[in-house]
Amino acid sequence: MKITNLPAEFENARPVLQTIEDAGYEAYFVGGSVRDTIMGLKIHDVDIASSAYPAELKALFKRTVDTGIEHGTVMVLDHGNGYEVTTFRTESGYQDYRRPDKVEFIRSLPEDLKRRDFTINALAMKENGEVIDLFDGLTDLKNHLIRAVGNPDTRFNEDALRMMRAVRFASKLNFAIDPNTMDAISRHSQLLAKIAVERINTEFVKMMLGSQPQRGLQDMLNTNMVAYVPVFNDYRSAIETMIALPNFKLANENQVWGLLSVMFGLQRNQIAAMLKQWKAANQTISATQKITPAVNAFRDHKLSSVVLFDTGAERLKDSLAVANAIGINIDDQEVLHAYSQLPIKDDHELAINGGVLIKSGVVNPGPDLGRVLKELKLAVINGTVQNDQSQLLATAKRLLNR
Ligand SMILES: Nc1ccn([C@@H]2O[C@H](COP(=O)(O)OP(=O)(O)OP(=O)(O)O)[C@@H](O)[C@H]2O)c(=O)n1
Ligand SMILES: [Mg+2]
Repeated sequence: MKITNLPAEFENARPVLQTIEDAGYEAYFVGGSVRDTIMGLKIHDVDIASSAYPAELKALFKRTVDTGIEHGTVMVLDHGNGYEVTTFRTESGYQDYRRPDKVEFIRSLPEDLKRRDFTINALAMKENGEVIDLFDGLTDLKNHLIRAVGNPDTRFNEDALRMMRAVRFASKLNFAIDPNTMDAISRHSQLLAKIAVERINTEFVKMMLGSQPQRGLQDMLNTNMVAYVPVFNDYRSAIETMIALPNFKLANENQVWGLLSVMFGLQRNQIAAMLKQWKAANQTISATQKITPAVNAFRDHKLSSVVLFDTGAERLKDSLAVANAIGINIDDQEVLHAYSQLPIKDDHELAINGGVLIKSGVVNPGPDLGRVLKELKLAVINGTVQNDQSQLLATAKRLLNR
């Protein structure tokens, strides 16, 4: 197979491959960019593999950066672009099921391709667009199959994260996992427990953001992977319920965790506990803690000005996306309009602050101050008092019986 009309990312990189080849080495495009181009998908970056060793590569180009020199990756800078060029390599050891004990640089493309995870990821493409397909990856692409290169047991023992990658690609591409590969995942699912949670998190979120997240969830249930990632095993029936929803598509990580938290019925502290186990970032935790109550309020017809205020503009969009994914009957425009009508949208917009309250002698510093400010804020949000300093002062006096 030869690809004509290469996307611009490849065209721009061609001189880099040519320079390597002119020096007598081999160079190919490899990995996801080749796969995605054949699928007709947009690509984000191109990876290059070469028979040249890192020192040899560095001698060929004026500007390089040692981005991952210990595993053979050199970044070549060319016309304002950076290209990761990785020396062909074999890997061995894998005593921890995560990374090889030993990486050996080699000159042979087939040896490099055969240590890769899936046939659709083991394609190489020459600078002129000619595809090298040693493991029937093109057939699998055509048949929409994720299939391990060679023996799947070996591939998953080398790197157990590949089981999550299989599920991620299945969701992203709407592919089935080949039965032999699937059986191997079922046999080895417990190896996931050896993988850093952050890496599982990244793959899981990508899976959920794919076109068929429910396919991915089903694969995780069928193979029992759910039992070896944090928390999920306790929520198998909620996961079944998610799988049975009409096909949904999520747009970002916050929506992913928001959806799960709603479906799992989690309270604020349980959301934090789950996401800490998943090693999510603090801002993901706080976003999820805003989205979840909003979606619950949509569902229970308990949407109020206070809920809108607490959710905030950004998370409100995510909440609507999650509500739509679940099939909650809600008028997005109506909700957004209600939000736009809030008298204040941020604490700082309140027309009074602690300093003013103290200076006017209404309240002394201490617990009363915080309580009064909170009540004033709620009164403004609920529309019972106008956001006006003298009216707020009068209300504060009344609240404190002064
Ligand atoms: N655990 C892994 C990770 C990566 N690879 C190989 O390294 C390539 C590049 O890896 P990566 O960038 O993580 O995945 P892509 O397939 O490029 O997918 P994308 O970048 O679109 O996520 C893969 O195609 C595959 O050949 C592998 O064999 N095993
Ligand atoms: Mg990639």
